[in-house]
Amino acid sequence: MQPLVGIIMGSKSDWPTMEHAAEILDKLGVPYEVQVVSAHRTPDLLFDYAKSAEGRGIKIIIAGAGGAAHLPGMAASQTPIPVLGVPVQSKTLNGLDSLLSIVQMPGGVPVGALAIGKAGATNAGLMAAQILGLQDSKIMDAVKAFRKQQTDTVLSNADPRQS
Ligand SMILES: Nc1c(C(=O)O)ncn1[C@@H]1O[C@H](COP(=O)(O)O)[C@@H](O)[C@H]1O
Repeated sequence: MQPLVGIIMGSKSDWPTMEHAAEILDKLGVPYEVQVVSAHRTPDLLFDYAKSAEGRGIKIIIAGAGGAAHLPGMAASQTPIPVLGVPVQSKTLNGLDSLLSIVQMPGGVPVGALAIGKAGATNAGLMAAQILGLQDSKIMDAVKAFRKQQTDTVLSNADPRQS
């Protein structure tokens, strides 16, 4: 199936975070591709990846990186398709460095910055599905079903003392 979302990350070590984006896309039936691409370590590959994404049918890029997280911003600089940035939680500064690197883009080159870590990766996957759902009713129905199930789960477990 033609991937609609490109999940990229600065290092293999980011996968335990970024797999949560992949997991939610699997759940919602959104086809995606996954690749390690680094603005710092593989700059030519990043430029090739971002420049070719639109032409290859990718609609949204989810880019996760930690520390000096330049990957989402540099990807955004090379493509007109939306880029969602996930700050990976770094060991030294707990991901605050990643968050600030991703969120503080200069005007004119936006990156949609999500929360640090697992919640951000999950929400990047969900947001990608919500954007795609504007043009694809099957994906939007899957998003609505996910939301309903989430709400039902909370409502049916309202007593915090019960497991
Ligand atoms: N922030 C970036 C970029 C980039 O922005 O291009 N490339 C790698 N990295 C980050 O370096 C951290 C440590 O990487 P290693 O675990 O490979 O040493 C990772 O979180 C990665 O995202």
